[in-house]
Amino acid sequence: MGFFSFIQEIAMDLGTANTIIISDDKIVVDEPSVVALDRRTDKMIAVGDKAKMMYEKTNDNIRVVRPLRDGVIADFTACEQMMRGLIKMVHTGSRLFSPSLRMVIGVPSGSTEVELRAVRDSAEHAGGRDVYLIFEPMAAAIGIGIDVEAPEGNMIVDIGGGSTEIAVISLGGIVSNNSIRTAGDDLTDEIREYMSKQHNVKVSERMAERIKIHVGSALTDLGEEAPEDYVVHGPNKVTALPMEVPVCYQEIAHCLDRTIAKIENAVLSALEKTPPELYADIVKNGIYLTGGGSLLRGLDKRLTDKIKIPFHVADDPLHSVAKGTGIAIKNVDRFSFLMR
Ligand SMILES: Nc1ncnc2c1ncn2[C@@H]1O[C@H](COP(=O)(O)OP(=O)(O)OP(=O)(O)O)[C@@H](O)[C@H]1O
Repeated sequence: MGFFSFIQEIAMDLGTANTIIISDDKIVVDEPSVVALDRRTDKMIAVGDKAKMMYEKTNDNIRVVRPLRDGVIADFTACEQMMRGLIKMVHTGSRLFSPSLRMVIGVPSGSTEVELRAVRDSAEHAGGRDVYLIFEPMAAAIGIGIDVEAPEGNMIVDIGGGSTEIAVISLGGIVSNNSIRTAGDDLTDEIREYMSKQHNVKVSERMAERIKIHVGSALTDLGEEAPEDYVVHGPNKVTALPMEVPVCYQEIAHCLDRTIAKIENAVLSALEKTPPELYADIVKNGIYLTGGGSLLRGLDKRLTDKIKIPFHVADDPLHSVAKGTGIAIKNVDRFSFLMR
């Protein structure tokens, strides 16, 4: 067998909560950003869903890590191991040589030079040869199908796990951006705290996220879209006896109110900084909501009512950034000015 090498192109949305990889226009990996490592050797034991199942259930020999916090890499070793593990999932079938990888990775637009360097280094150590970085709001806009090169202002609000990014895009560039480290994970934390304070029940991070998905709401009146109460099981935080607590969406809406207000205020302050011509375009086009956090019930309506500009939730908000990075990698030459 002779030597041969081929270039494989992969696009990655490296998120705080989920990492998605697109190759040949298809989503080939869609896994939680979690890795399980041997505590002594740092060897990878599991990655993605398998590692998430171990989360909050490990013994002393295993460390289960979410390597990203607040949208940026918090644990470098773990991040590299995770990227390596997830990239391996792309290489199905038996190949003698691992391909040379060209990668486009979505990164938060508020990243510092040091943070960008860290993502690039991790990607190179995980096997990337040509590594391009694209800012997530730009990738999200491309993924949603917005003509990012048009002389027209569009606002994207991407509510992920660790950060909310608000960006105004026009003529192929980010005109202004506002990134806050308040997003979906903070909503989960609020629920966890609330359950403990209000109901004396101890819940795990995963259970709190389930509550958010089942009965999370940005409004105290959802009308016909109201979900049924959700029954939470967990230990009493004082007596440790098992409890069963039914939770309704109205109380969760109250508990999430303050954190949602922070996101609202960030959108308002981004609008304040937007030049008038672009502002007019945004009022006409509406504001695009994306990221998993935009799936919270009633959020689009709450923002529309408060800000008086229509908010549209993207079709597949968990995948907009990944889709955009997938399009960018197919058009590296055309979009080179969007990448670094
Ligand atoms: N149905 C839902 N309702 C409310 N929140 C949801 C829902 N589904 C997912 N989420 C939340 O969306 C967040 C993850 O979104 P996403 O995958 O876009 O983030 P990410 O890209 O990994 O994070 P970041 O952009 O901050 O790095 C999590 O906080 C998750 O709990």
